[in-house]
Amino acid sequence: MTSLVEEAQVPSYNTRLIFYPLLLLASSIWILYRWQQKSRLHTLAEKLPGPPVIPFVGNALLVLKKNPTQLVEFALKFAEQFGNVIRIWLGSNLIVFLTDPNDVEVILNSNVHIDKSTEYKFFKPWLGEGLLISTGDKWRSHRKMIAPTFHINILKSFVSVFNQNSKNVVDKMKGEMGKVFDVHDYMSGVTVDILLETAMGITRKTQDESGFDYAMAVMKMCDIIHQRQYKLWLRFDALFNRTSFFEQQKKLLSTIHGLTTKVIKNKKETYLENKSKGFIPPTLEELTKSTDDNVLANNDKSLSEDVFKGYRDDLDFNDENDIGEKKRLAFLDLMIESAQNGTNNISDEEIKEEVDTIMFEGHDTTAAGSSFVLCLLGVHKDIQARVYDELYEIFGDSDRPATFADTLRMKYLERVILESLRMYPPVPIIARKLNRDVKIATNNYVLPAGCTVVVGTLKMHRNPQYYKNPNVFNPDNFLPENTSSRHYYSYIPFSAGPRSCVGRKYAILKLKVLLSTVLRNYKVNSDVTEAEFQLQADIILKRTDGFRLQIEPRQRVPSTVA
Ligand code: HEM
Repeated sequence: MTSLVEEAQVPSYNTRLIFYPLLLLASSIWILYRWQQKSRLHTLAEKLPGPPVIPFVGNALLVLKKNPTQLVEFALKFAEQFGNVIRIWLGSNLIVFLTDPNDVEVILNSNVHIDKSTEYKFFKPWLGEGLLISTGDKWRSHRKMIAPTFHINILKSFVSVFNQNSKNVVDKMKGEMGKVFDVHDYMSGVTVDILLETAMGITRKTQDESGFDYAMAVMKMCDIIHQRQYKLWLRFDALFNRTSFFEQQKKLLSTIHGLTTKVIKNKKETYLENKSKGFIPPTLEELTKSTDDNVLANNDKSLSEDVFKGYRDDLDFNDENDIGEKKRLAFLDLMIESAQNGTNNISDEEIKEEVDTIMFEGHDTTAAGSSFVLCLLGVHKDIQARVYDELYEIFGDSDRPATFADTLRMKYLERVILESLRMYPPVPIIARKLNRDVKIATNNYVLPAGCTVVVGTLKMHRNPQYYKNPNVFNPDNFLPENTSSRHYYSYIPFSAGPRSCVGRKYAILKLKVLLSTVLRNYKVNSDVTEAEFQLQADIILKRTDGFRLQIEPRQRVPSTVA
């Protein structure tokens, strides 16, 4: 009996030993939770529309186990349900989604809300403190230094690089004739080649590390970063560093950084060697100086200059003169030159970060952008015929490369590109961290400091208030009469305001040369309808089903004859 009592007493003693600390822990967690509920972040967040919240987890379960395609469908449905302002909690992180251009303008047009959200920190091992993620004075001074390297005079000197590489990809695509193939592979390859030449000044012939390996490494890195953004546990370095992703990331970064570091080292050595021999390249100021004789007439300017004029950024289209082929300098050369001549105070490490950033930002975005255009033209044959007729008017049946002046005449192609970027914006969301409370236009809601604001470009671009049939591909949405009275912030594929895309003009120019070259050589066809495109929520918008395309040789005659 005694032993029984003793036996009975032992568990009761043990239970108390566990029960009281547990009770204490649970009460502390509850008090912490209630205290959090009363915090300013929670008080203001409670006023915003959004789904019910589960303590501690927030709304994280909503995205759990959803694949990237389901995530896009889910986000679009969610926006239908809750409207233009939606609040969700991922654990203790408050995220507010905005899709009203008036609200978006408040954030993007500000010189204060320029900090990127914490999600961008996953780029850090790759891009360091490059332009995309840096903030404060560093971002300001580097933006001031880098924006002029995208001056139209510099871009004009790249037209021959765009032409040569476009011609190369047309030749490579010949092998796909008659088959269904993924055109993104080709667009990605040619984009990397063009970037290597225009950003780093190296061609396939001069590089000993394959551009394809580099492109693959960039794509895989994007995938890892994307997983970290929506898989809650991967957000914590301590957990991430124990997964196989971490090891993969290390290998990929060694491919990516290996190339950029080597190129910078070689370039700097060449610069110093040339300098010692008295060869000094032209400065950025010399290259971007305008001459009155060469200023383009207003009606010669490209359409997108009007579309984007409300952005209030620092990319000036006004002065145009031709600096000529011989003076072509890659962005890297310009940065090395300005660091060496003392115009800019930038270290080798910082130059590497900026080159990596340009290589990342300039690559996947334009590869996806051009692939969407080709697939859309494969679906909308009437629109493709109009694009070709315009090209025929410019080039006839000749095979000559495009000039900068030709690109200004590609007005319909430009509308097609702009419309494709509306329906399928390569950067489907933009995120900012708020360091101050902000009052937005919708219901005078106040978004609290500390929250992340996500601008849902994909959703905003399909708002029936601004586009008559928002889900119909219609390049006429960009006829001047339709764009002139539209809210500037209802169309932001390149973001807008002080942190807008620095490569916007480069991208439009390159897309025109590349796409016109492909379309002058091939008729394109899609074996699926647009409704069957499966969109993938990624850092860059893509298709899960691949960018399926078929090509056939183009008869160089107007569509009415063909
Ligand atoms: C169709 C092509 C492109 C699209 C749709 C696009 C879109 C964007 C967007 C939306 C942003 C803002 C991102 C954010 O705030 O999170 C951005 C930033 C940026 N883009 Fe692009 N981009 C394109 C092409 C390019 C190209 C070709 C380059 C360079 C060669 C480039 C370089 C940059 C850089 C450096 C930034 C950071 C700017 C800053 O924060 O000051 N982009 N881009």
